[in-house]
Amino acid sequence: MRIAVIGAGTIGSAVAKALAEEGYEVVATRRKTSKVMWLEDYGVEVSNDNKAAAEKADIVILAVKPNKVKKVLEEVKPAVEGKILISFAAGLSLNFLKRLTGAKIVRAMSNIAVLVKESFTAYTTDDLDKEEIELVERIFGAFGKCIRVEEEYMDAITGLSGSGPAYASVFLEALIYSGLKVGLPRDIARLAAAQTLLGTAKLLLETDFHPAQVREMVTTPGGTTIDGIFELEDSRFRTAIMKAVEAATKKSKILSLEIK
Ligand SMILES: NC(=O)C1=CN([C@@H]2O[C@H](COP(=O)(O)OP(=O)(O)OC[C@H]3O[C@@H](n4cnc5c(N)ncnc54)[C@H](O)[C@@H]3O)[C@@H](O)[C@H]2O)C=CC1
Ligand SMILES: O=C(O)[C@@H]1CCC=N1
Repeated sequence: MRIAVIGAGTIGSAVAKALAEEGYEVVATRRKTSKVMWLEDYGVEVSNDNKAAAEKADIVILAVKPNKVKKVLEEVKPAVEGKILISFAAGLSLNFLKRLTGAKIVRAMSNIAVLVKESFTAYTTDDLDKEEIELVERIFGAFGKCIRVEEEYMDAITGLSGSGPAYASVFLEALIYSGLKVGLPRDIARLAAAQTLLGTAKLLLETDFHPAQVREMVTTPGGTTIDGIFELEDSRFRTAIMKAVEAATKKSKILSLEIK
């Protein structure tokens, strides 16, 4: 199974590395290859020839920015005809992609946790048979967890879990900063913040607890947590998160309109 990853930038190089580590034969392309030669250490072939990479591949993954997709697809159109083409481009619909190519299209949204195989990938397609779905899910399995969804959810997924590591990082940065404010050394603040977020996420994934139940378990009456929760509520923390996800979802919905 040979996979071409077109656009070895932030997400493309993470994807190429994860697939090579899983034993796939991978070629990754980028206009300026010097920045990603490190991928060769993981067995990834690095190239600047999209057409040749797509021709030799069984499956093509598109990881260029949405405004570059049209140009790249014009270049590789004959090479991807009838093949599975997985697009990670935010905001570009199955129909938008189908108008540009005769490939079997999978619209997917992963996130940067591909780097540690803990990504959440949601995908949608109406072109693939059962075996092809299994194949695509094995590929996404190399990145972390995956689910198939109706296309109507893809913009919301983009706003929530595609961008999510950025929101979580803002929260983590704030926690680490708070640690410094209350007198913790940097390394202890960093570990305390990251492990606390990881542990809470695991509690949700491995039990049936609702986040509100976890919050209640932690909040001892008259104790310390309630004073912290009071400040979060006063700062409209939850509203800020909801507004962030809503704004990113809206942007995903209009991204394709911005492409000429
Ligand atoms: N960064 C992230 O966490 C995620 C990004 N995405 C999607 O992945 C895509 C890429 O995003 P990033 O990796 O953040 O951007 P990026 O800018 O880091 O990567 C894009 C890469 O494509 C390369 N490129 C541009 N034109 C090219 C061409 N004609 N041929 C070959 N390579 C070309 C660029 O040099 C760059 O390295 C976007 O469509 C984005 O919506 C999806 C999920 C998460
Ligand atoms: O910011 C972006 O457009 C991409 C899509 C999801 C995460 N990063």
